Amino acid sequence: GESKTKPIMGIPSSAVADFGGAYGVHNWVESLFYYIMLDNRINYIFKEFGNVDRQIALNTQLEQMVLGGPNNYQGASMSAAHADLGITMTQFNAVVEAAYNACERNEIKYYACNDLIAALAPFTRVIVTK
Ligand code: HEM
Repeated sequence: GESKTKPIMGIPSSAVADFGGAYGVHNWVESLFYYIMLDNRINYIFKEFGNVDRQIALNTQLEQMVLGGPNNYQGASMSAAHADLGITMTQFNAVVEAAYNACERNEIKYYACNDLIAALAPFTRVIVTK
């Protein structure tokens, strides 16, 4: 069978490569924010409280880490970053939709996209506070 990364259950060791390496992860994050900012259900939250350039850089680090790549993450914890935003499950799911759209745009294989969604899923309970 496939070999798994050490610390992350269920994530294959090929996960970063499946995204096209570090560069591919960065391109995916750029597309993610493109789709987020097109979505009127959530874009106003990012316009008011976010900083897209900073978030693209930090998300590139975070997503590489959860895919089993190097841990260069320099941002806040997911609970600290989102605690005051009152994010609902509906808003969270809108970001997940943007994530799948970004995968499609970058021709990431569906199984590889699911690896990333699964790797980020454990953050749901600290991000969704409303
Ligand atoms: C698994 C899903 C998510 C991940 C991995 C994620 C990741 C991140 C990261 C890495 C940061 C930067 C932290 C820092 O500045 O140090 C951040 C900040 C932020 N996130 Fe998320 N996020 C997620 C879901 C959401 C959702 C659903 C929303 C809103 C609908 C959201 C809105 C924001 C905003 C507005 C900030 C900026 C907060 C600030 O600078 O004070 N995030 N997120």
